[in-house]
Parts: sequence; C-alpha cells; structure tokens
Amino acid sequence: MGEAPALCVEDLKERFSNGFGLRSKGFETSTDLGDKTFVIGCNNNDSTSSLEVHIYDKSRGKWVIPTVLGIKPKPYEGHSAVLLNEDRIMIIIRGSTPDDCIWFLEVDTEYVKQQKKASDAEVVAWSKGVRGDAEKPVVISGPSGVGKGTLINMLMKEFPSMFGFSVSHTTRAPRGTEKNGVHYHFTERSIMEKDIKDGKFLEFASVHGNLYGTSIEAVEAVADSGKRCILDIDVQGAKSVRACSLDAVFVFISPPSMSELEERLRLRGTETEEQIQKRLRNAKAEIEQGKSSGIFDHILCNDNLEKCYENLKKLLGLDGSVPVNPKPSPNGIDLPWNHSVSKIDNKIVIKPETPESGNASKNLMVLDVSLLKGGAPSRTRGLNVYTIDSISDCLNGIHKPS
Ligand SMILES: Nc1ncnc2c1ncn2[C@@H]1O[C@H](COP(=O)(O)OP(=O)(O)OP(=O)(O)O)[C@@H](O)[C@H]1O
Ligand SMILES: Nc1nc2c(ncn2[C@@H]2O[C@H](COP(=O)(O)O)[C@@H](O)[C@H]2O)c(=O)[nH]1
Repeated sequence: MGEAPALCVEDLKERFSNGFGLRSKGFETSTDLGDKTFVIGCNNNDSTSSLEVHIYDKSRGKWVIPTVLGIKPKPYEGHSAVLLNEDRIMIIIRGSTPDDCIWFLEVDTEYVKQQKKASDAEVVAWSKGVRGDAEKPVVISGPSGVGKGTLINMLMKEFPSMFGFSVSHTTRAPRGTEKNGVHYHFTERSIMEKDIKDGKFLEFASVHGNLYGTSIEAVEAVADSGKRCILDIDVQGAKSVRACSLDAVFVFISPPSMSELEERLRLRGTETEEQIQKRLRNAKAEIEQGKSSGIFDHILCNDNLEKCYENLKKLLGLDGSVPVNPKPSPNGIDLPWNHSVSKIDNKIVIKPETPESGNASKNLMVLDVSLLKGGAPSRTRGLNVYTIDSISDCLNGIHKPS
C-alpha cells in the first residue's frame, strides 16, 4: 500500500474484534469498497482527537485525504467498521456514551455523490446514528407579514410538548422584544458565511437584504428532544430543503390580497417604510413561486386567522378528538464494553465478550439497520435496537422487547 499519511497509530492493540476479517488494530479499521480502501482511525490517542479518514486508491496506488463533511466522532477506546449497502460504513465505537456510540461514514450515498460532483474532489460525510424515527418536520413559508409566526405561536402554545421551533440564524438586527437563541440566533455575516462554508447549514438564503439560515443542529436538536420540528423559512429556503434529504411537510401561507398584506406589515410596526416596500416587492415573487413551483404540499390562505389555524391543524392531523401524546424519545444504546460484532443481513449483532464485567448484558444486542432514514451530514435515524438470546433467534426473526 505504501505509507499511509500521519494517521496510523503507534499504540496499536490487538484487542478489538470486528468480525469482518478487517484489519482492526484497536484504533484503526480498514474497509474495502471497489478499488478503494477506507482507513478510519485517529491521529492521537488523546481525548480531544477525532476519527480521521484516509483512502487508499488501489487503482492509482495512492493515498487520498478526502474532504470530510459533518461532525466527526471521537475515537474513545476503538471501533468496529461494518460496510452497509456498498455506500456507507457503520462505525460502532467502544467505550463511548450510549448516545454517541453509533456513527455512519457515508462514502458513496446520493448525498456524497452530489458533494463529489460539486467539489470535484473525494468526499466522505459523517452522521450520527440515532434510535427510532423523528416525526416529519413542518416547513412553513410565505411572504413577510402573512402571519406565519402568529400561526406557529398558536400551535406551540396549544401543543407545547409536541412541537419545537427551529431557531434560525440571521444577520438582521433584533426587533424590540426578540431574544437571542429564542427567536433567532443573531449573528455576524462573516461568522455565518464561514459556518455555511463549513457545511453547518441545512439551507440559507439572502432575504430582504439579510442572511437567514437553518443550521443542521437547530433541526436535529428539536428531533433529539422527541418533538416535531417547525421551520419558518422563506420560499428559497423551502426550495433548498425540498432538494435535500430532509423529509418534511411543506406548507405555504398566502395572504388574501396584497393590500391586506401591506396593512398587516404596517400594523405590526416593526419595519421602516423602506423595509416594508422591499418586503412587499419580494412578496409578489414569493406568492407566485409558492403557488406554482410544486414545492409545497399544502397552500393555506390566511384570511381569517382562526379558520386558517384550524386548517393548519387539520393537515397536521391535530383536529381529531384523540388526545395527542408526544412520542417519547428513545434511549441511547448501552453497548457492552467488551464485545464482538457480526453482520447477518441487515442486522448487526453485538456479542458481549465478558458477561461478568460491569453492566454488560448477557444477551446479544441487535442493531437492525433495515429502515435507516436521513443521513449525512447530520443524523441517521431509524436504528432499531433489541436483544436476542442466540444467533438462531436472529436468523428466525425472534426478539425480546427492549
Ligand atoms: N388572519 C389575520 N388577520 C389579520 N391580521 C393578522 C392575521 N394573521 C396575522 N396577523 C397579524 O399580521 C402581522 C404579521 O404577522 P406575523 O408577524 O405572524 O407574520 P410573518 O409571516 O411571521 O412575518 P415575517 O415573515 O416578517 O416574520 C401581525 O401583527 C399579526 O398579528
Ligand atoms: N431561508 C430562510 N428564511 C428564513 C429563515 N428564518 C426566517 N426566514 C424568513 O425570513 C423572512 C423575514 O423574517 P423576519 O423575522 O425578518 O421578519 C421570513 O419570510 C422568514 O420566513 C431561515 O432560517 N431560512
């Protein structure tokens, strides 16, 4: 292979079994896919380092250091690597916390292919594995002053444990009562531009002369809390979200007329005359796009506020008499410290190697990866975790409730 750049660890310990015939050396794994070998390890063994990726291109006989997107996992005490679906590598990290032990390195998924095409470079992307599924986020869009914020506030007030607001970043100045971190993350353009470049945003747009954007973390934080995420974004932002991997419900709120929209903006009294004129000019194009572009699943006219709110609840399935209980967010994954890993179809079986130690379970743990959703550069959801008594249970589809 030639010499791998800087990555290889000095203190390699033959103590971690990955069960795939991979050359696992405790802090390093290598996974073959086509004519590439993905070597995953850490530069240092200290707690501040993160897992690095180097690629050995067998056809060219060369090492490549890829562009790495997404937040990188910490290495902890070693890891196993399992190739899934010929497009991503599942990383099972030993010694980490229950909510931080499963990661995915996407090496040839649609998202990664797009990024490779856009940058004309080798790209890989990390995402964190999460148990269970999140409810589809709700994207609410429409011209400034139409009543999006008002409708969202009503929803959050009536269903506080069910919905969470995605707090956007913006370069505009705060209005009177707006609080940083609650209504927006108010930031500077240079900082926001750098974060956009670093891939921290799901979408961003220049709106009425200021930069606005939804960070990946803003959406994932709501989903992690077990709530359904609501995004209040402009039409350009909605278009970008439509084009990305986030599966959402898209709602466009339209005004009954331009004169009514103007009156609402004036009555709100938060913008200068010049800003109102700018917002009204932009509203025309937004309404046209909103109604005709095919971005939106639903279009609601906010003529009468109460009626519009009832319609919004109806399309979100909240109009029935059945009480709505929020889904509890699933727990993390309590991996036994010493374990081996094997793969049976779409099931990754974790076998404790020293059942008498600590809190290690005597059961085999199964991570079912058949229904994964989402992905890089944020979270891969849909991991189903349960326990079995023996490998034959896995083959026969038997499992205990976890
Ligand atoms: N159906 C309605 N009839 C009359 N006034 C309304 C109606 N809906 C909302 N409003 C009022 O219109 C004003 C603008 O509403 P809101 O701030 O919710 O708009 P918005 O779409 O969130 O605007 P922006 O995009 O600029 O944040 C507010 O003063 C609100 O009270
Ligand atoms: N594309 C995005 N648009 C956003 C985001 N957050 C808010 N917005 C939209 O900006 C305008 C103006 O908002 P205002 O608070 O200054 O009145 C409005 O249409 C919002 O929907 C975002 O993260 N991305």
